[in-house]
Amino acid sequence: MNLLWPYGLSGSYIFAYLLLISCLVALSVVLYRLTLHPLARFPGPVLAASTGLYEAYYQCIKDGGGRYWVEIKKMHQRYGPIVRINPWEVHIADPGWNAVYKYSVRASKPPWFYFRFFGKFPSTNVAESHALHQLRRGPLQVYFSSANIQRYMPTIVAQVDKLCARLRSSAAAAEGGRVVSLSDAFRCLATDVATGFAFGAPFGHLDEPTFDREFNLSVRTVVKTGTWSRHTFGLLLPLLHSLPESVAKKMNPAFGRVKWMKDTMTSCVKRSMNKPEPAPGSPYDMVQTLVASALPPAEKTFPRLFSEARSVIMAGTETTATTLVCIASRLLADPVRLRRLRRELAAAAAAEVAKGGGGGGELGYAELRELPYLAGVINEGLRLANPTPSRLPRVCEDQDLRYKQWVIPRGTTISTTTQDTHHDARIFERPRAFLPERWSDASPEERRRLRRHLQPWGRGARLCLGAELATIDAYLAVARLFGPGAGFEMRHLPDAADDDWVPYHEWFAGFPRGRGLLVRVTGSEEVDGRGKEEGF
Ligand code: HEM
Repeated sequence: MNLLWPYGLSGSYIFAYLLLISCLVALSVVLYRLTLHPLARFPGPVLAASTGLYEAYYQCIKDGGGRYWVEIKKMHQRYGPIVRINPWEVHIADPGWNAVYKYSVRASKPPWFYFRFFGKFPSTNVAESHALHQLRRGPLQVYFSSANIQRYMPTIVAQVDKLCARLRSSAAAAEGGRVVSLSDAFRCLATDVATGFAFGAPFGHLDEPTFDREFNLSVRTVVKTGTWSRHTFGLLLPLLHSLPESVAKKMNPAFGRVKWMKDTMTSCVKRSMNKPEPAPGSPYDMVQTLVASALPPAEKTFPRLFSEARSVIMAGTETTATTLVCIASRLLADPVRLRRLRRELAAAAAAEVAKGGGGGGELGYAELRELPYLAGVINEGLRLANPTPSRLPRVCEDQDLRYKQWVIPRGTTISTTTQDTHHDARIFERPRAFLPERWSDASPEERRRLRRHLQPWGRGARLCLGAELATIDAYLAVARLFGPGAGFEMRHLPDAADDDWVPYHEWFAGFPRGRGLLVRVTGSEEVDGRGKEEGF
């Protein structure tokens, strides 16, 4: 007797029936999406409108994954400024359109995009509804206040100085200097600044002999896995998290470093939770600030506080490092602009010495932010670096929104991508060129116009909380690395190519397909020569 189906049909018949039924259901869903769905009349490729597998293919498989952002650009070239990029989402490429990010709209974040990618870590940046986001962001915003960041300034300066000292010792270590991965070095700087800010003491990535290449590679693995998880109903990340460490490490050695980071953060969060009051004279750290806040008890549990710390560190690392990589690579490829920057920094340092400033010509952030050309360099870096090539999707639940003649029904996921604005030739003339003078030499009105369209920090209620911290980090790093007191020189390698470091894969943050930015670091007086390799 057939145990599977006791009424005379064989197992293979059952299988065939199930397959047929599945195909009919899938076909009906596709037909609905193409004909009766509220987005059916929106322009875009039929395949993208039919199934999420189209996006999944570009995000997980095509050219190593993370390539849908490029495909979306192509769709706009073909279909115009509004495109249906998957069955439930429209993407708008129009710098003038901002409706979904307006505070009054109270848009939510689509969980399939954020929660499945970041995993079950209940932090501010993945809070789905506007109300939950506001609740969580309130106390975090207190911690990211200007006053608190100013208090932390000496630690940022110390991290930048530590990086410069390491580069100086690399320059002195061998005749002809050494090759150093600035991509890794900047990731260590950004991680130490972010962890120091969150917990009061940096984790010490800058002390790692190889600028912690292993950790940086592990971040890449984590976000790539997050992308796969997004397209597999969020199942992959919990599965990986539940694996025993030995198994995870066998699958990918990078997970060992991820585990180390997780353990370090766990002990920091637990320490702060157990000491909700800081020692007399020392300030509250981030976790203590959240514990002391008016958040309800359910928002002060270990998983919540751990998630918040994790998300802040993740948000601050790749983004800041990618921006610094962009600035350094552009300056090193452009001796004329590098000279102009150096002249400005040297003149400001000399003026500081003449004024009798205490730092021996070493400029602080307050002085640096007054330098117009340096400001132009930082702004061009923020404009061109593309650290978050990801679109930033939102859902407006309670009202339809309008774009030109299109009425976008409530509940639709709507997204825009910052880079579309940053690369728009109607706003930024010669948009691909690194032109600090477009800012420094512009009239105040022109500068205000440009600034309105500089949006590296996202938009609306979910704007980046770390913008000031990252800006300070960038000003200090660029000024110290390229300033008169650096004590070393950096040069591109002869076979350097943009592909080495320019973001190629979008795994929320941008990742290059190449080896990163490698430079030869020599003493200030050395110009030629070959040295040993370090840092990668
Ligand atoms: C150049 C450096 C940086 C860039 C370009 C950047 C960019 C962004 C963007 C675009 C968002 C919005 C994401 C979204 O809408 O889903 C964001 C959010 C956020 N960023 Fe940054 N970020 C940078 C540095 C930092 C740093 C250094 C920190 C902290 C150490 C940080 C902490 C955060 C947090 C906590 C959020 C979530 C805010 C919220 O949801 O309310 N970021 N960032």
